[in-house]
Amino acid sequence: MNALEVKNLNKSYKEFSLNNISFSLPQGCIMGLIGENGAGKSTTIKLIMNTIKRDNGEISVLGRDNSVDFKETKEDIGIVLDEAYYPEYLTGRQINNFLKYSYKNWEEDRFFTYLKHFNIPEKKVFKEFSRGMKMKLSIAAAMSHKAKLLILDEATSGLDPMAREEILELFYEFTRDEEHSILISSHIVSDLEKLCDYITFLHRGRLLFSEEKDRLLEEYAILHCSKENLKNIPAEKILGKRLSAYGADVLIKKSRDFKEYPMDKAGIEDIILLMAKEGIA
Ligand SMILES: Nc1ncnc2c1ncn2[C@@H]1O[C@H](COP(=O)(O)OP(=O)(O)OP(=O)(O)O)[C@@H](O)[C@H]1O
Repeated sequence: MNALEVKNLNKSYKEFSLNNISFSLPQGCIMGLIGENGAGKSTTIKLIMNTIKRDNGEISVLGRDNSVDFKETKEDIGIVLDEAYYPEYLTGRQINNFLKYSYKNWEEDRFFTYLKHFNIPEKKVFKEFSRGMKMKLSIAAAMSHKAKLLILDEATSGLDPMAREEILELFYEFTRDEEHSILISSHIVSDLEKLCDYITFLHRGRLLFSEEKDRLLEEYAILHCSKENLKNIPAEKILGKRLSAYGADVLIKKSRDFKEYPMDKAGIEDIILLMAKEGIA
């Protein structure tokens, strides 16, 4: 089963449209949602969570249409947004009491274990938490009600590198039993490259690709040539390029052509930066 299926999704605001987005996240996998500021990542997540209305298209979450009785499905989703919202004057312990009544499958012991692990002070109220502490509490909550799908919108921004590493490890562990899946948006491409099985790339409201990470790494390469030789490469083969004093780095799909030029592997960061720069949309 797919944990998430998005088909031909459209949403228009006055000055922005999300155009015909389709992708699937197989159960047991982690998908990274990448895109520049304003690309449409949060809009996609809000549409999946049904907090805004789509213009058209279909979204199925954990096998259920999200426009029909989403209440039950929400129990199975752990959500972390880039800004964590909890009542300001509650401590971690009081937030536990509040969440206990919000989720049928609330796991109090697990929540307190995470808070301890994350060094969240017991007596501090939420208002006095640092941004990183707020994110950690939010992640602890998302992982303490037996969710089958985590949806994480910039959930690791504001965390120091050590905390990020630790939390990415937790996310990785979460999906190792094949029943659990994660959709995570982030600007930290290196984190996503490490963590994810699939990468979905939005650019100006359009989907540039949604593919298995290993396939992407297999499929693309960076070709190096002089600026003069650039004209020998057919324009339709150039998916992106970077010019420097030393010549040109060109993103291409691997093929039998161009054997005369040196090539390197293309990392996910190369692929998305060069494609976005080329304005392929
Ligand atoms: N309620 C709204 N009314 C009008 N425009 C909106 C609304 N919400 C979002 N937008 C616009 O939709 C576009 C996409 O926004 P979105 O928040 O989805 O981007 P994002 O990819 O999550 O960006 P970031 O990385 O900066 O968080 C932006 O141009 C934004 O201004």
